[in-house]
Amino acid sequence: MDDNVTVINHPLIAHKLTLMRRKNSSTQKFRSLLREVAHLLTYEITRDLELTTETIETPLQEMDAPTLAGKKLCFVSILRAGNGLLEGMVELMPSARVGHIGMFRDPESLQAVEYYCKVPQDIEERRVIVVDPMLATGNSAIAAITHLKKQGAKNMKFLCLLAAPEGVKALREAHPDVPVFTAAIDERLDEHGYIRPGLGDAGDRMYGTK
Ligand SMILES: O=P(O)(O)OC[C@H]1O[C@H](OP(=O)(O)OP(=O)(O)O)[C@H](O)[C@@H]1O
Ligand SMILES: O=c1cc[nH]c(=O)[nH]1
Ligand SMILES: [Mg+2]
Repeated sequence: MDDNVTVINHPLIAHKLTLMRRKNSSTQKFRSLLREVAHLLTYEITRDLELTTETIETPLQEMDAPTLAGKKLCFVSILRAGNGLLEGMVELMPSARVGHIGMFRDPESLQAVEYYCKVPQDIEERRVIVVDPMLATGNSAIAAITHLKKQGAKNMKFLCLLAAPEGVKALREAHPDVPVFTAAIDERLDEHGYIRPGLGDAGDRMYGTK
């Protein structure tokens, strides 16, 4: 894997991901774990945000204290499953702007079909983090990022929970300027485009659909 693919290694993330993979984990459990993992992934993916200082008054004295500076953020969720990650991220960074792209995979062709898009108008001035728990063939992420580039987005990262090697390769080839962050890269894609060993269909597990 190249330098622009980061596997975020952390014992808490690894443990929670294992709980999510277990087929007997309930919808409620799956959803709350995804939210917790989103907090931990956000902590890592925002490591390079620039700081400036601001003069503040503590109860005891004045000080120059660190505060976030630089480009404003925008999180873009690939619906539906992206919203599970998004919720946890927004809890940590409540002032971030949020965009949504609706995509579903055609089960036969495995091509991504777009059904919705709404992003902030000033997206070209923002650092954009595109989120979706699953990167399988890569078709959904590639289509979403292509669309966001057409809307003017220039500075993007892609964050997922679980990736297939095939999806990482395809996304890196299609959008080499977009670094990829994931909690794990599994063994392979199966003949139906599912990540193996995987965790199943993230959207269905989050929302209890089938
Ligand atoms: O890399 P790909 O092969 O494109 O697969 C990954 C996509 O598949 C899932 O979405 P799905 O189509 O199941 O829609 P959903 O989130 O509404 O369930 C997942 O949330 C990704 O968006
Ligand atoms: O394994 C997979 C592949 C695509 N989408 C999912 O939710 N899971
Ligand atoms: Mg789904």
